[in-house]
Amino acid sequence: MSTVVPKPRKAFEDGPADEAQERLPIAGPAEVRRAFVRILADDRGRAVQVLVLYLLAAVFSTALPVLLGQVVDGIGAGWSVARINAVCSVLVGCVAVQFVLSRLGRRAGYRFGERAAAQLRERVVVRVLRLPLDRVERAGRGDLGTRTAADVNTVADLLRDHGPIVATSLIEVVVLYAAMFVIDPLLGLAALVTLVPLMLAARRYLRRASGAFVEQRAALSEAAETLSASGAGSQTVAALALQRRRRDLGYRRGEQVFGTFARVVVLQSEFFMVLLWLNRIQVALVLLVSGLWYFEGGLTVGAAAAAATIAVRISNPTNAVMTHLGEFQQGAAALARIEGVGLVESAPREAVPSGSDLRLDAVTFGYGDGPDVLHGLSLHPRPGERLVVVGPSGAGKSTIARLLAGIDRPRSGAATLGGVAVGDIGVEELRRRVVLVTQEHYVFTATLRDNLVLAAPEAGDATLLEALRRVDAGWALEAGLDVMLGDEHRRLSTAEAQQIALARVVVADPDVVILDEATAGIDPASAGRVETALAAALAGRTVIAIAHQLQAAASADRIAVVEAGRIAEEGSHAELLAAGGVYAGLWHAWRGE
Ligand SMILES: Nc1ncnc2c1ncn2[C@@H]1O[C@H](COP(=O)(O)OP(=O)(O)OP(=O)(O)O)[C@@H](O)[C@H]1O
Repeated sequence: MSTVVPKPRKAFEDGPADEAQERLPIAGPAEVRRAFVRILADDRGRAVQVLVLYLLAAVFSTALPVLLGQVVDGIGAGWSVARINAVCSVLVGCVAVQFVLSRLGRRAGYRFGERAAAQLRERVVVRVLRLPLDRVERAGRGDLGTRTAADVNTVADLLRDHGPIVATSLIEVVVLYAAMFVIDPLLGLAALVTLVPLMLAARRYLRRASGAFVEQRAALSEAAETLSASGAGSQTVAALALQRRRRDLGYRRGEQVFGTFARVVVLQSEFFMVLLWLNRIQVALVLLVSGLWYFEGGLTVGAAAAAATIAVRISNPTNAVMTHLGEFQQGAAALARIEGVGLVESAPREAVPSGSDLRLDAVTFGYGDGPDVLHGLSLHPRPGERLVVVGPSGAGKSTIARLLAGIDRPRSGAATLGGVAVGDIGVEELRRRVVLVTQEHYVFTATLRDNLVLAAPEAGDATLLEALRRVDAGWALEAGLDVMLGDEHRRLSTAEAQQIALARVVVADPDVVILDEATAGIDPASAGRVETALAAALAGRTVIAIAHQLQAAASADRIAVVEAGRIAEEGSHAELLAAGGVYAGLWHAWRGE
């Protein structure tokens, strides 16, 4: 249900605001290894199939040098043309089989990767949806966005493309080295000489690159955060003339990203240069040893030709493994960030409320490590009443809404629903009973029907149409439930989006509705109409409305006036006016009297 929408940060600060956010954790190597094994194990049948196909393809690929060597020796030994043709036919057959097997392997690998990537995507979404809302807000859009999109794509690329290439190449390398030993152990040893420096160079590269990749992804995520914050807060940026500072911050982030990319490129070029020279040295060594060994009579020309072919061929899969090591590092760094989402500790929410009596008792609360913004505040909306909370800006009205909706937990005191702490109630159970509507509404790219049934999947068309009627959404009734919504289809005005959100509440049918300036984005005339329609739609339910417009307060059953984090006054409109206190002052000021 989209009805719980985090209120944006109060102040759009420059630079430091970005740093002030608390990024989600990053998983350690052991967790990444476990996650990788889990991905393989989840579809082990297909993983084994891929490996077997690649292994067979690699075995058939060694037929080329081995049979070629035999033909060379056979010609020397005076083989008949028919025999040579027969061996060459077998050779061509082996190459064809190898081609088919490696195609099948690549296809199976691709399918495995696609499936694994899809499962990973689902897991990430489920995990993100499970995160406590306050934690999501603190993490920032950039961090979450990068983890759920770019990082998942990086791992998906690894599983689908780079993983299968490395698996094939690795198998091919092993089989080719084995073939070299079978041809002649001395040549096998000569080929292995360069393997030691290669391993050392790869280890050094990986050690240096792994840190660089983590930094690169973090820099990308910071840059995304800065850009998205500047975009989301563009009006505030313009209002406070922060354009230059935001642009400078954007440049700094861009430079950081560039710096990390440059570091990776330097590391890669150094490593690939070493790789190239080791390839050459390996071929030269094998040619040299096989030549000497041939003159010593330990080797036939055919075996030497086969060894030379293998030495040249080994460089291809070796290079493929080495060049894709970076992608493995990138994938591991991305997987570490994805797994990090699951490391956020959230207390289990299993409490079951008995009833829908929602109340705050002597709560104090402050954001992060900041000072208290609510000071021992108590509020007890009576079942079925319409309680309107008013007060000056910054008094703590929205904070009250957040505590009542279980988004934040009080530092002391209690926010309870049906006798249990609101923050301990399972999110689904809580949303069945209490729904918070803010002025930020999200309309999904989907049909109007799908946008509404989010609130209650089992709701039928009649219920949805009735809900639209109740919030006075004539345009939606006209367009019909099958109309596609979203920027690329039917773009909704703020007022229309709000009507969708309010209709969701009617469909969800909760016991308690908290409206945090829910109609603030609608023009006053429409807001009045929607509010009247909504009041009728929500009759019988407990409604707690946070209001800027005192007009909404006049018709409330009860009004609570909040001032500097405390309840200053409570009573009906008439009682508070008669008392001549804070509310009466606000009322007269609002009426311009
Ligand atoms: N996410 C946040 N991080 C830090 N401080 C916050 C945050 N949200 C609100 N505050 C601070 O908490 C105090 C109460 O804010 P709150 O939004 O509850 O007030 P409000 O009465 O709803 O104000 P308004 O009518 O302007 O929406 C303010 O001092 C505000 O700056």
